Amino acid sequence: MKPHVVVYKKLPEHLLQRLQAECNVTLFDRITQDNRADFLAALKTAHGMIGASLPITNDMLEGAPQLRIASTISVGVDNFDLDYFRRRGLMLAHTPGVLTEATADTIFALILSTARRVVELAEYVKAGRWKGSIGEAQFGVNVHGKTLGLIGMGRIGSAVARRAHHGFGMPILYHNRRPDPEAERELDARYVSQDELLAQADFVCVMLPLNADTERLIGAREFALMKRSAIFINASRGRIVDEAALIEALQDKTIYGAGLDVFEVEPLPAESPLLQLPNVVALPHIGSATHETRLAMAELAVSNLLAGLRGEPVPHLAV
Ligand SMILES: NC(=O)c1ccc[n+]([C@@H]2O[C@H](COP(=O)([O-])OP(=O)(O)OC[C@H]3O[C@@H](n4cnc5c(N)ncnc54)[C@H](O)[C@@H]3O)[C@@H](O)[C@H]2O)c1
Ligand SMILES: O=C(O)[C@H](O)CO
Repeated sequence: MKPHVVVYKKLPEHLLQRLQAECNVTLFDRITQDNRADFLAALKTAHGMIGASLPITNDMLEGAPQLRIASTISVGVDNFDLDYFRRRGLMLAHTPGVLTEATADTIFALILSTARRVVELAEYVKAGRWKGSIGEAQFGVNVHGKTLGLIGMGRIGSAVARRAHHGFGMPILYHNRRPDPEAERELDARYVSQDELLAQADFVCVMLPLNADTERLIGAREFALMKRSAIFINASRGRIVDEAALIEALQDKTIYGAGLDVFEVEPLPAESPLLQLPNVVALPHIGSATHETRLAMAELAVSNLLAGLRGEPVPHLAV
């Protein structure tokens, strides 16, 4: 009998067909209040599930007694309780690597647009406010030659460091769970304590997974350690930062600006003070969102799922 798979995010047609060739598929393009009960009902007989952008609670999984593998179309696995997966002997697959370069590009876009005020000044032009030659009121700050501090020197952190070193001549400081000799050799990156990085970097970029160790890692104390000219970049997960403390640091100019792709609550609520701050560039969690990269992620997630259901080695298991 074919295994039953629940898909909870829209997949390209050819990937759906690949799944349907081997599995009975229940398809949801996305989960909403209206179809949530149907989704939970489908999980009751599911052997596999594939999707993204939905917290998968242990309660949901308790209702899926036959489940063998969940395949998330993301590298981040913070929508799942990893200990629960270990306890139940379930597999959790994810999509590292294929989104590294696209996400590093997004981070560089945040660095450049925040430092050079690209979004704010593009809006100034569109609003018809460009009436004469620009002056100091429109100046930004240099990116090239400035010090980049990376908290998290994994796949994406290293890809950002390569752009900064080779493209922008930026000295690199990093803090990680463990030193990275290759980054030190190739990129002249220097391993420092987190506090030293915060105090010395011109751009502080967080590129960590969200877990119990990293939740609210950056708060009022950490912003106070940064230079007043520092720009804070976060494209990893919103909950790594105490967002209220970030807003305060931006409002009272403890730091110069922030480039953000992720937030405590997503979508970012319309009433968020972040939206009122000219020194903030806020993006709607687009780190990996290019046609090519999202396709590669979906392909990898489908391959992971099918391998798990066939009992073959799964290319990328988080648990
Ligand atoms: N904005 C987006 O669309 C987007 C896209 C891709 C990834 N992400 C996020 O980025 C994260 C990182 O992705 P990656 O592929 O680079 O992962 P990775 O595992 O390769 O890198 C993470 C690095 O963080 C380090 N680390 C972990 N905990 C630490 C701690 N407490 N202190 C210091 N260092 C610590 C690890 O040693 C590792 O080197 C993902 O988990 C995801 O949440 C966001
Ligand atoms: O973790 C990831 O892969 C990104 O946040 C995209 O969802």
